[in-house]
Amino acid sequence: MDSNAMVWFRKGLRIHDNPALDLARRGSKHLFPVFVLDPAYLDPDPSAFSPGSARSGLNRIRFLLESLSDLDSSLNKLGSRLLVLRGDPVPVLSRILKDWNIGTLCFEFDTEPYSQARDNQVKDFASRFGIRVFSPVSHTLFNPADIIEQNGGKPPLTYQAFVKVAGQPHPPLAETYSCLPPIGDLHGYELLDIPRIDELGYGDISQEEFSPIRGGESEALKRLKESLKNKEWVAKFEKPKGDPSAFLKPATTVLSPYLKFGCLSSRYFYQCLQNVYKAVGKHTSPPVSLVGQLLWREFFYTVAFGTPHFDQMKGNKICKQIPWNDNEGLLVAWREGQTGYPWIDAIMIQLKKWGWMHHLARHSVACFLTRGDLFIHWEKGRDVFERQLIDSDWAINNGNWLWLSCSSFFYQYHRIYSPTTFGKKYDPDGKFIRHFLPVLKDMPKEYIYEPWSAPLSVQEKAKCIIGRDYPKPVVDHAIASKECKRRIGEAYALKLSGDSTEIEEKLSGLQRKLEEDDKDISKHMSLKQRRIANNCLQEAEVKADGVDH
Ligand SMILES: Cc1cc2nc3c(=O)[nH]c(=O)nc-3n(C[C@H](O)[C@H](O)[C@H](O)COP(=O)(O)OP(=O)(O)OC[C@H]3O[C@@H](n4cnc5c(N)ncnc54)[C@H](O)[C@@H]3O)c2cc1C
Repeated sequence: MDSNAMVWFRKGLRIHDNPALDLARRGSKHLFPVFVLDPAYLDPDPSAFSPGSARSGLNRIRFLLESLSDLDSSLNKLGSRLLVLRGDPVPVLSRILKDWNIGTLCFEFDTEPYSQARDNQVKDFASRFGIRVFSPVSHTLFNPADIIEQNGGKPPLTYQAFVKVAGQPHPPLAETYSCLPPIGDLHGYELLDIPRIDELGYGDISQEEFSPIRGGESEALKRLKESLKNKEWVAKFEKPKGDPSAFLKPATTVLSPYLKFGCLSSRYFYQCLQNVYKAVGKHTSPPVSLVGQLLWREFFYTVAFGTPHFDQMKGNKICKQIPWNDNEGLLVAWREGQTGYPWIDAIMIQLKKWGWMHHLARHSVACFLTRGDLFIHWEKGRDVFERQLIDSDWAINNGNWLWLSCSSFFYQYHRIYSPTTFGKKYDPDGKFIRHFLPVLKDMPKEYIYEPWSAPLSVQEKAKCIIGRDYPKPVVDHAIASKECKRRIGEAYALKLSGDSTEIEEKLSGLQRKLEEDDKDISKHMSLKQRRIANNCLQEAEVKADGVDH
């Protein structure tokens, strides 16, 4: 009982089922619970978006700060506190490990490439100074490395194959604590109070810009309890059924932000679901059940961990090589909710305001950006989601973009979400659109999904003139979707995957051919169609190279 131990929180912002915390507290005289605010995370790339959207990522950062406050107050109740420092974690950790005379360092295993590189540096430093390091797996149900090993050294590339090898996860830790070892001498270190969002350069932020999704373990456990209260609902849960437009009472659990930051343990969630299933008897099964959703998460974590360059097209062996367009104007229109398709735009505004959208809403906008309408690279859409989603998660986000763009896992590129009829099935009155796009709040329901088709007198009455108060559609879906299918079909026919000069040459050749075909197609377009197409091209010219990474 003579060593100082440190638990380094990154994700895993919780007390329950936290093996790193549990290992650190055992046998230590002093326990230092540390969180390092990493500037790279607080603002991964401030120049990525235009000045008007400098507050992107706000909801995610606010969620993080709330989670830290909640963790701090839980630690206070156990006689401890969260020690918050700021800076590049590697030098910060290296200093405090020495200065606080730490003998044991514990942190949760993290599979993201950025985290792996960071953690390896910290491990190297620790081993040079004889500090013991424990890095248990607890962010996921399974250790992705174990699944890959059981699968003969390769990640299973289908959900079914994954489920076959996965088996049962370990149960969560049962320990609860009444106190933790005290913090030792800080040797004069100045610690930060957990900053407020406005102290991180986000400026003066009005309440209305805030997401209703609040951070922290206490919120996570409350939401979990609330979600599982209706046992019948849990037992009958069947995704992709469910209304993507339901925003007052979402059709799914909205636990993804809590799983992402580890405010909620996936193993605990899994166990609670099993308890409900036992109590109810009959229930749905994977892939559509709630347990099935957790297994989707595991599936993407495993493939991401075992696939080099998983987050890009180039050099990624499981990714179809497709000559995507590079069109900044269309990308901006999509990102800012200005495509002229209210269903798409309302979802993108929900993303900006809430940092969360329903799964099928994500499907709609991801399909629209890539293989459905705009033919823009999935990596561009991934970047926007990564910045704006509270639950943005490296493995899951990339995995789903690969899926939705028909670049991997799913190849039925002729199945496209309609930006006008898909949402209408769930929400014929357009309540979701009226909420997130108040400019259309008085548009009659017959026109709410296609306001450009409303007669001028109707637009005037609704105080929304299309082309002035709300944009005209940036593309004609009927034409654009056909064109996307043709392009993907041609790219698939080349059977390109991986990374070589030959592939790049073939892709450029295909791009040139597609551009020639575009010219032919435009000859057959009606005047109205050409006008719509020109509208979208005014902002940014379609560049010739098309395979920009
Ligand atoms: C283009 C695109 C990008 C996405 N990016 C992310 C992301 O960055 N982070 C993220 O957590 N989810 C992402 N998803 C997956 C999914 O949309 C969300 O996990 C889900 O909508 C979160 O809501 P929920 O917690 O209510 O889900 P529920 O339906 O209640 O499911 C419970 C949990 O299961 C997991 N889960 C559900 N669906 C999926 C899925 N398709 N893939 C992997 N895990 C899943 C999540 O952890 C979720 O919280 C993305 C989906 C698409 C189509």
